[in-house]
Amino acid sequence: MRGGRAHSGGRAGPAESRMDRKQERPALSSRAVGSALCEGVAAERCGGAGLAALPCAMRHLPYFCRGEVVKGFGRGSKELGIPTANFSEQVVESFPPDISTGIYYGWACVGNGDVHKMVLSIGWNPFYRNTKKSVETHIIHTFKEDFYGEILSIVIVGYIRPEKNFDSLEALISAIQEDIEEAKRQLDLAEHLKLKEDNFFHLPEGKIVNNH
Ligand SMILES: Cc1cc2nc3c(=O)[nH]c(=O)nc-3n(C[C@H](O)[C@H](O)[C@H](O)COP(=O)(O)O)c2cc1C
Ligand SMILES: Nc1ncnc2c1ncn2[C@@H]1O[C@H](COP(=O)(O)OP(=O)(O)O)[C@@H](O)[C@H]1O
Repeated sequence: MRGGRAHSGGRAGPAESRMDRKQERPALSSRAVGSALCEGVAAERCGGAGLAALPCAMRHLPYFCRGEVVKGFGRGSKELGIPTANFSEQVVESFPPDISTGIYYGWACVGNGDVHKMVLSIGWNPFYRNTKKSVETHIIHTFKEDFYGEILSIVIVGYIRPEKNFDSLEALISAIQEDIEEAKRQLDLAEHLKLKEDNFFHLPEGKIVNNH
């Protein structure tokens, strides 16, 4: 298994998962409520039951996931100026089938490195009309170099909004910038900061990750 919720305090190796029952209440940003009210996309994914269906997006949270970073279409850095680290198809398929597509925030760590804030997109990128579902993480940190092939560990903490199509590339970029600001604000809350310190991010000492 590559992602999910497992017992708190346990170790999860590459492509493993665990559930944390400590956090009972899923995180929902104000933009998520706005999105659901205006567009009903989360509701549609849950069977068209309106706001009452929102827990569909949230009930898997916090969601722990670990996997290798693979190549995507190369658009994040070049076209958007916002690189996104993609998980493999195998990891994407390991996500719960009923987890809502959309934009989330949480914590991320490359290999045994520091834990940083992140924003995440799950879905088909309607602006680009992808035919395959992808899970892409933008880590809110400047890295000196790419980290393809490294193990990326993430915990998805809260939901921001559904995926959308846009009239222009600029509008997509601007929406992502707003998501980043929302993620920064949400993750500063004490209830979310504690997940940054979770044992999930500490790989066992001496563990070889991707030959490093
Ligand atoms: C925070 C965030 C929000 C995103 N929102 C959308 C969206 O609403 N619609 C969309 O089509 N793509 C969205 N994307 C996905 C980008 O289009 C995607 O990351 C970009 O195409 C780069 O893909 P690549 O890494 O495969 O090249 C979002 C990505 C991030 C990180
Ligand atoms: N802050 C960051 N967040 C995510 N990926 C980053 C970041 N900085 C550098 N990268 C690197 O950039 C890659 C993503 O760039 P991108 O242009 O979206 O290409 P791709 O489509 O291959 O994912 C990641 O796989 C990673 O190696």
